[in-house]
Amino acid sequence: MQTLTLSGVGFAYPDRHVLEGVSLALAPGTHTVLTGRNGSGKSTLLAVAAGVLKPARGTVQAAARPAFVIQHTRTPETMPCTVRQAVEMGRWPHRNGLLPLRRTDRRKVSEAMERMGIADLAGRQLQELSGGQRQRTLIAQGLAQESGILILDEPTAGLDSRAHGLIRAAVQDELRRGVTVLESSHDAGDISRADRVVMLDGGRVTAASQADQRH
Ligand SMILES: Nc1ncnc2c1ncn2[C@@H]1O[C@H](COP(=O)(O)OP(=O)(O)OP(=O)(O)O)[C@@H](O)[C@H]1O
Repeated sequence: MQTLTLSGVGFAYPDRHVLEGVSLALAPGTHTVLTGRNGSGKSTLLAVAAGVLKPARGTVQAAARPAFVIQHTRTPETMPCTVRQAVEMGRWPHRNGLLPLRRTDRRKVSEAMERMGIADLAGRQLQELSGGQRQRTLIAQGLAQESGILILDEPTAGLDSRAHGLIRAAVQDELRRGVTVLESSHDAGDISRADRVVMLDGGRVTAASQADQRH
């Protein structure tokens, strides 16, 4: 069974046609990198794959609700919450968005912050953080969600080499646990580590390397 399958997906914003006939099938535990020029539709495709945007045509089938990590530049500058509160949101799906967090949820939140090297920032307001710190907070939120599908939009863009290394290590850990990872990137190193590379141009898949079964 595929973990995430997109079939003939099309999407348009009110004034702009963005995706056309995109089909993609991700096998469990594999790492796919989506690449392509600025404006080719990568972020839009990830949002459709994550279930945040509804396709105008075609279907998206996911075996689990994906954890979706957007770029920090797309978060409101003035979001009034601390780093810990932001990471805790990753546990909300486990508590139906209503119930208080349990001790086990709080432990997973702390672990995710440790993995992203932001434990010392736990009490800081999100709006006081640098871009790289905010990006790592969003990734920690995605890790805390513990979904079987992790979707990351340019997770390493603009990060220093230590932060870049932390994210690559976290992605490798997730893959070892059997998580299916779909991310967008312009980074040659990130692209070279993928099981499969999908190139998007003008909202269409123009090239895809052969999927390589990792496990
Ligand atoms: N909310 C929106 N409303 C209207 N048009 C949008 C919206 N978001 C993106 N677009 C347009 O859709 C197209 C695809 O944008 P998208 O952000 O998906 O590309 P991308 O490949 O992720 O780009 P980048 O590499 O710069 O992040 C672009 O032409 C963009 O201007």
